[in-house]
Amino acid sequence: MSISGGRNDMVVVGMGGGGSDIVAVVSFGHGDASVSRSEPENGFSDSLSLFHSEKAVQELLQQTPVQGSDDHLIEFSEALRTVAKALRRAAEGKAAAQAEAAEWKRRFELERTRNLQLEPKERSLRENNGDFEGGRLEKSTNGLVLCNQANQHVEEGCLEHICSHEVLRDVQPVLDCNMPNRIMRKASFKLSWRCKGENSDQHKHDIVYFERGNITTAERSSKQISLKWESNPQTILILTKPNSTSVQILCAEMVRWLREQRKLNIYVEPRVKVELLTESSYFNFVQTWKDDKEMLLLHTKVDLVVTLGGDGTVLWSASMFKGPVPPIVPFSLGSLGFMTPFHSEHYRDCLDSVLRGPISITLRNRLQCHVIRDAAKNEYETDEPILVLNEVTIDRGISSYLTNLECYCDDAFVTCVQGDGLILSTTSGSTAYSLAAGGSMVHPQVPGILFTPICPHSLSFRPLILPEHVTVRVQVPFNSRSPAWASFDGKDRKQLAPGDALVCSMAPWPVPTACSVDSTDDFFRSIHDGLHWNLRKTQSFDGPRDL
Ligand SMILES: NC(=O)c1ccc[n+]([C@@H]2O[C@H](COP(=O)([O-])OP(=O)(O)OC[C@H]3O[C@@H](n4cnc5c(N)ncnc54)[C@H](O)[C@@H]3O)[C@@H](O)[C@H]2O)c1
Ligand SMILES: Nc1ncnc2c1ncn2[C@@H]1O[C@H](COP(=O)(O)OP(=O)(O)OP(=O)(O)O)[C@@H](O)[C@H]1O
Repeated sequence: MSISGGRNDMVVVGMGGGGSDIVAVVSFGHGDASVSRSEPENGFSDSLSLFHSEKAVQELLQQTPVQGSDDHLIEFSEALRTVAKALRRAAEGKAAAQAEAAEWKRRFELERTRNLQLEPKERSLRENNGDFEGGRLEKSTNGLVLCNQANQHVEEGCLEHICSHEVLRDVQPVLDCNMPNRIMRKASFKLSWRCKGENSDQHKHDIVYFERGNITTAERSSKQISLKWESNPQTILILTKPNSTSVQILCAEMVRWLREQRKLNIYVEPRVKVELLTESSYFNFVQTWKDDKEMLLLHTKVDLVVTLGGDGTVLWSASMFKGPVPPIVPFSLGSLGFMTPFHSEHYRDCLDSVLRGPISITLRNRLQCHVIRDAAKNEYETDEPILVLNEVTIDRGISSYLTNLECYCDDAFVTCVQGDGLILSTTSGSTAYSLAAGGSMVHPQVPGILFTPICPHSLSFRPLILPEHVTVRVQVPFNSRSPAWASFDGKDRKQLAPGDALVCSMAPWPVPTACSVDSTDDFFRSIHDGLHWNLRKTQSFDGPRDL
């Protein structure tokens, strides 16, 4: 180390160590010290050598005690200490960044090795399944096409990056009946989890990981989710609220624009096709389905769903998909619209930006429900679960007696509900019936099941939020005075006689809804605009105050 100067205004401090040199030029005068630094090409010297340098400066300063009257020397020694400290901090920062980079590299290598190991397995799976394009296919017994591997990812929580073709896949390429030379094939997309402002596509897999016996949270479980198309969407399904002239007019206009300007294939419900054809035979190209069997295969053909209506239309569209759901773009044509962030006046711009991507989406969890009849012991009433996006409600129906419901969470007894009933809600449904019954509002991306009593006849019964992995069982006891009634997103009432039960857990098929900004912004906007949440005139500055 060399220090030149003394009473001069410019001091040059050179520090060698670790094979690299840092030269700091400190100029001081008029009471302030500024630092400029020339760095070696390969970056900073290591923090250890800088620590030694700082120590050496301290020692030197101690060896040459400064007289209290010598202002210049006092200023000089202070400046030197500042320089040494600044350099040490910079080097420590660099060391931390290097450690982080090394960690990412390690995780990348791990990921690559894992993928390499998976590759031969996938190839043989593809060969066995006869996949037409190298993707993964599995045909389930009910005709829905699901990918086991993708579901496995969901179950294991390794959701940081999924490609749509792992979840949804066309059984075979479909010929476009309007353009015979064109093959209709689902557009694939990629989902990535990111923090606001973070643009990287980095795949981060672990939510919790263990190192040297320590448990650390590596990632937040829920982040803003971005959907990026990997090929252009070709087919759009438009679902509309019935009996609304404004919706009908907008639907016809939108269909025409999507076809003529964006060359897209359009599906609508059979009722809407009739309405369009009544207006003009021009709409002959619009496609629809004949029966429920064909409807159940829609997810294999449709890239995007557009809804024109209120929240009820979003619930309706989710209920049409008994398995995977394509991304939904909900336009607001109702009175409230908690799940409908897009304004119909700007539909062209909105749809263009969605079709272009990337877009933020909210992955809304659904609950899957099964009814178990006492007579059938532990058998489910139907093989297919009933899926709800908002909630399942078990109430007293038209009976004037208290409901009496025994509730279990996995194997643990929770409580016996005596009151008007119980709501088991998703977090998306937390702003609907559950809110009216006193439940908390929960951000739709929080994974959980809300357990909200309806008018409980007990002052201490507060609502609960349960973790997403549990199974809730609600049993009507044999000594109940009346049957209970279950309804699903406010529809399809089913009677539960004494001895019957309803079992409910998180479904593996969430509903992806496009966001206007992102899921957090859209959530707050909906509770501000829809509920006027905590709206209060601001108190004026006039008046008594503590200052
Ligand atoms: N007391 C209540 O608040 C009450 C009673 C019954 C049903 N509901 C809700 O109505 C839903 C069915 O909706 P619908 O449109 O078919 O029936 P609907 O036409 O009777 O509309 C009910 C209202 O609930 C609103 N809503 C629906 N989902 C919502 C959500 N996730 N967040 C905030 N508000 C929401 C709708 O915008 C609508 O204003 C049910 O799932 C239930 O949550 C609420
Ligand atoms: N395509 C559809 N087919 C049959 N029923 C539908 C369809 N779309 C919506 N519905 C039903 O119509 C009802 C009203 O729909 P929606 O909530 O969208 O409109 P709204 O009542 O005008 O809106 P808001 O609730 O915001 O005032 C709901 O019960 C919903 O289930």
